[in-house]
Amino acid sequence: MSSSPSFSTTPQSKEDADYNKICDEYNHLIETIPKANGWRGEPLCNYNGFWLNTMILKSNFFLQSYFKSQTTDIFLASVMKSGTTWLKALMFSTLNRHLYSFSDHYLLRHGPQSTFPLLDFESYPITDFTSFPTPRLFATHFPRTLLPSCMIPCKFVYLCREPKDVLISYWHFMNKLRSKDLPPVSLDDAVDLFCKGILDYGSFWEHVLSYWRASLEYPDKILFLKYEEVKKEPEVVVRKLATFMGKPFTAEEVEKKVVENIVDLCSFQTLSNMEVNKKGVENFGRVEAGVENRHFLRNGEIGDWKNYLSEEMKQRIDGITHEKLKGSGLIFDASDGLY
Ligand SMILES: Nc1ncnc2c1ncn2[C@@H]1O[C@H](COP(=O)(O)OS(=O)(=O)O)[C@@H](OP(=O)(O)O)[C@H]1O
Repeated sequence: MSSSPSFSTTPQSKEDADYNKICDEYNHLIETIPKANGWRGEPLCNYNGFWLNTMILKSNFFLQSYFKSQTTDIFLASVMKSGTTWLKALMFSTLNRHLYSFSDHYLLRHGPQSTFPLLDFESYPITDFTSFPTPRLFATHFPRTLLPSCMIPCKFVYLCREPKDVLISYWHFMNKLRSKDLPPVSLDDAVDLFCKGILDYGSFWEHVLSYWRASLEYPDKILFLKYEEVKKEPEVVVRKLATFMGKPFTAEEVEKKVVENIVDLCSFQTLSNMEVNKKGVENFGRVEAGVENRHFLRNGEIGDWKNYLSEEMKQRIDGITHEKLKGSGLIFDASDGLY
């Protein structure tokens, strides 16, 4: 029997029972699936071409079997370390701006990590979302090809980031999460694993392409964003988000500088100075898996990879990026010399 994954207050809720049933059903598959040594001392499983740890894989089975989407649901999807925390805050603040004044704002009181402005599928694999306002907002790191079919017609905001910055952010994060008994993952090993696509929800390139291709086919259903554009023109992005989520800013709101307020509220500086993000812990719904919130806010810069990667490492990653994205129409801002 697997241990309960959810934050449910009842020790054996229906969700827990369903989850345990799924785990039992898929145990054989999990045991026999191809595996690689992951970053945290636990194996990653290759499931339908993507690398997932065992707990996330079980969450995916659960999602596939039990989740029921509503046509109004809006999902934020991203590769880990692409700026999910930031977009969660921006989407939540934009959509729910009528509920909170900027002096008693939900985010200022609770912070983006202490509770759930958006519910992570991987963290909370339960189905009872009835208390959520409409439209419901969710976040997921699953690639498009691993989503249940009921989610496909829904609206998605997809956020990606220049791969070398993702790698450096992920490497720092994983070394924070890694057991103290293990030596940190070296940068050489990190680059090698990343290039082989071996990271949670990887490969990076297949993940990005899964949403990019769909965004070309369904541009009104998938808003494809890059971390770099959010950083450079946050107000433009917030306006796009509002329109996409069906709640464009009124002339009066523009006049009152609501867009600028949202941008400020969700800025790296504001988020990282909140007490909850200095001292709080994200439990992902499981008491044993605490991650300090401050690790979700490291430095929030474009191009930090330049402080770490050798020319050879850079060329290796850029070469793969070039090969994988060739002909897709997707590029990572070459004008900045990022690659
Ligand atoms: N408000 C804001 N502005 C700019 N950048 C921000 C912001 N919030 C988070 N970040 C940076 O995003 C990186 C973390 O990515 P994720 O939130 O996707 O991480 S996770 O997948 O949810 O674990 C991580 O990037 P690095 O600093 O490069 O490590 C965070 O610092």
